[in-house]
Amino acid sequence: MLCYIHIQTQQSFNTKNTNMGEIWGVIGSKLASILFMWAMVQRYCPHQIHALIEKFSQKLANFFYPYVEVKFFEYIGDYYRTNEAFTFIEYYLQSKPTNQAKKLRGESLRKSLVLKMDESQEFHDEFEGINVVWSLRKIVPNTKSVSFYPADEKRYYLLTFHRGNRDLVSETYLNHVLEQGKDIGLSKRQRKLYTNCTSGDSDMRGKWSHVIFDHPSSFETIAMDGKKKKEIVDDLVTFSKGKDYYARIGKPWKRGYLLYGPPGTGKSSLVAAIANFLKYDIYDIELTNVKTNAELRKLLIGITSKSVVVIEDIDCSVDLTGQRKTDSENGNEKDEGNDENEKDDKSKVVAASMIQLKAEANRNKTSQVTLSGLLNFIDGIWSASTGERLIIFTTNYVEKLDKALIRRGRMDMHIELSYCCFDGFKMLAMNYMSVETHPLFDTVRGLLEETNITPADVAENLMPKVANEDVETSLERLIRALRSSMEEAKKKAEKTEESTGGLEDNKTLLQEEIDNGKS
Ligand SMILES: Nc1ncnc2c1ncn2[C@@H]1O[C@H](COP(=O)(O)OP(=O)(O)OP(=O)(O)O)[C@@H](O)[C@H]1O
Ligand SMILES: [Mg+2]
Repeated sequence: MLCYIHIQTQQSFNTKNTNMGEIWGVIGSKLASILFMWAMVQRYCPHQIHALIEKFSQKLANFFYPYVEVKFFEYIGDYYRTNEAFTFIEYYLQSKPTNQAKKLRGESLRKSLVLKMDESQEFHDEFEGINVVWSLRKIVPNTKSVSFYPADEKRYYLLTFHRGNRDLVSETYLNHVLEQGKDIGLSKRQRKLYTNCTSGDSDMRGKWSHVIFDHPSSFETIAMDGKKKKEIVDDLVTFSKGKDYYARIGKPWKRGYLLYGPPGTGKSSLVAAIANFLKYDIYDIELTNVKTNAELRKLLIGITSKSVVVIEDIDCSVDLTGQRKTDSENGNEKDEGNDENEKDDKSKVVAASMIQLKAEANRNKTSQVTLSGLLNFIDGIWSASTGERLIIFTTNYVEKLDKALIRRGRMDMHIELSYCCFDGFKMLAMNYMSVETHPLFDTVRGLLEETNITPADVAENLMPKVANEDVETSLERLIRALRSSMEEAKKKAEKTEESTGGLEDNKTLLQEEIDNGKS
């Protein structure tokens, strides 16, 4: 469990239940005298007296403020990793009655309303006869730049307790809070869908922003071959229970899935179903927004455990052969430059600088992430820092991908999502129309064997177009779509045959000419 605790003994006075103005006035003048005397002591007293006074002043401060403060920041480290302790405390405090607080925040969670402690509010907790106080605070950075993201604010929970209870709090109470918070969190957890920030603000690069993940896809709603589906579910269950196994074989606890197939066959839906099945968060990386390998690593370190990391359409994201060239570098602009040869010198200079600017702009737009950066992301040393994690790539063109990227061990399971089969259709019919069987099913089965149609197209045809549309109308619409797709495929095949037939004719004519020439 990641718990970063910062213990700090405050050297100021407790102002609770007293007249603040008066006390601060007195404290101010006393403090000024003490500081003056302290400066004198430092200057003129011998070292032993110096140490004695320091000890005494420490005791005096402890006498006036005998409390210990512990801060639990929301994010930790330079990489903005979520501090799980903060999350668990939040859940713990949410479970407590909120009648002490005057300012609360209302958030909806799975259709029910949750009241959370607002900033600067205090919550007094009691545990085994001791009292502690929780409050939510934030540090606002002193910056003039305007940002849409509040991430630069550092929020933290502050726990205050009497120093006499230090052992009980640190050894028992905090464990109790974190354990309870974790249990509550698991039952109520709002899962999150993260994506990497696209802000032009360089401070936001390599950071995540999130929304609540609430996708309804599940293995029950995914239309695919039953055997294949079971294989995936079994693999996921084995993976999620594999903590000890992975530790024993010395491998980071992670697994890679490659989902490939034509558009509309359910790759993205399957990603959502997997995340829902495992109850993991999703980190959806838009690779084209990642400028460098270092930025990719920064993102990797910000990923928490129990997560699905997705890179959609990996073939379109970066040039994975390592030869990342912009148009300008490929010479397109060079040709433009050559055309300028006939113009006068001045316009040549202007044109050259324009080309340079264009090339620069292109370079800035293009991701500098390399294949080796991506491989490192998947299974480099840093990849072990995150814990239980699934990496999923999706693509329409598996053959375009570099073999190193998808070899077993990196992408452990290759899952093909294909055109709709009869099993898939029956599942969609059940989901979309709640019918298990129908006389028109046989016609659909026959047509599905003859032609290719994506589950997305089947689903679209099964969806009612007017209120209370009956099953027969939807099925007939699907049958029409299947027939027209068959027609189209037939026409295409004829055209191809014609053109290849024409080529064959040309070849025969040429051969005849050659033969005639020979004779
Ligand atoms: N196998 C499937 N099972 C159930 N529904 C599906 C399936 N495939 C597609 N659909 C439906 O079609 C829609 C599009 O599917 P999805 O986005 O998952 O396809 P995709 O394979 O990711 O496509 P692309 O390659 O274009 O990203 C989904 O919203 C879903 O309703
Ligand atoms: Mg998709």
